[in-house]
Amino acid sequence: MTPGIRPLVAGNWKMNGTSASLNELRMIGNGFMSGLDAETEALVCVPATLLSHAAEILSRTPVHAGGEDCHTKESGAYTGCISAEMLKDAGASHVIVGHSECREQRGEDDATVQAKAAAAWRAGLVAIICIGETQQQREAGATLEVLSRQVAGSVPPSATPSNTVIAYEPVWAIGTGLTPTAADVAEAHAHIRERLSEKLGASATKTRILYGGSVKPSNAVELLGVRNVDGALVGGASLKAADFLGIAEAYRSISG
Ligand SMILES: O=C[C@H](O)COP(=O)(O)O
Repeated sequence: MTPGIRPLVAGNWKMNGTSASLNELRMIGNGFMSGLDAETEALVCVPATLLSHAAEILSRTPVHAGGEDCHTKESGAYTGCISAEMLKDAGASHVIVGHSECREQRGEDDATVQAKAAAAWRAGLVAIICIGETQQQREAGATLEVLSRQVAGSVPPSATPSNTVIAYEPVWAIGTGLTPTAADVAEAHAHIRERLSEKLGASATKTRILYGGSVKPSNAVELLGVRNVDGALVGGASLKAADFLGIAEAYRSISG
């Protein structure tokens, strides 16, 4: 946690979910209606096919709906792509950009990620910019260097705490059940905060830095209690309301 920053617990459904899954979303929304929102802000990023339904369901709750990726352009001949403006129109408040799955599977580089963050702002969305090292980079001792490079290349210089969230996701921890130690998370987040300070100045002290990678109710207290960890980006565990709410509950015990 960082004093003065309200944590954000964000889900990322990835390529999962049909209309039958919306009941889980209803339960997530209802869970936050019963007081969880006092401790945390919440967001669920869903496939574009579900976004307008999700936004409608969540509109009666404190939970936001978000997109999982966007194109850099507003419109045009980009078959199969979705612009930030389209996500906004469908009810999104946030969009994830630069997720490692997009970086790896679609060859996205830092410049593209930065352009996507700017596209998100253009549409009035908050950009959640993902960074993180691969297993190979970690084993080579290059973790901090990779994070420096990604902050330098992926984060627009005009980022502010209200238009940008950073998500640190070690690639090797995503969907594997593996997590870094609390000390490793602390080192990475402190490093990201320093690099953001160099780039953004004093506002970096208020910018949320989320941790993502195999967050579950059973490890949330340990991971989210680390200094400079201002919330979580949750993949698999966000598909089940009980797990997602269990992660958000962690903040009650951390702050209490
Ligand atoms: O965006 C979410 C992350 O990729 C984490 O996924 P995970 O919680 O399934 O490891």
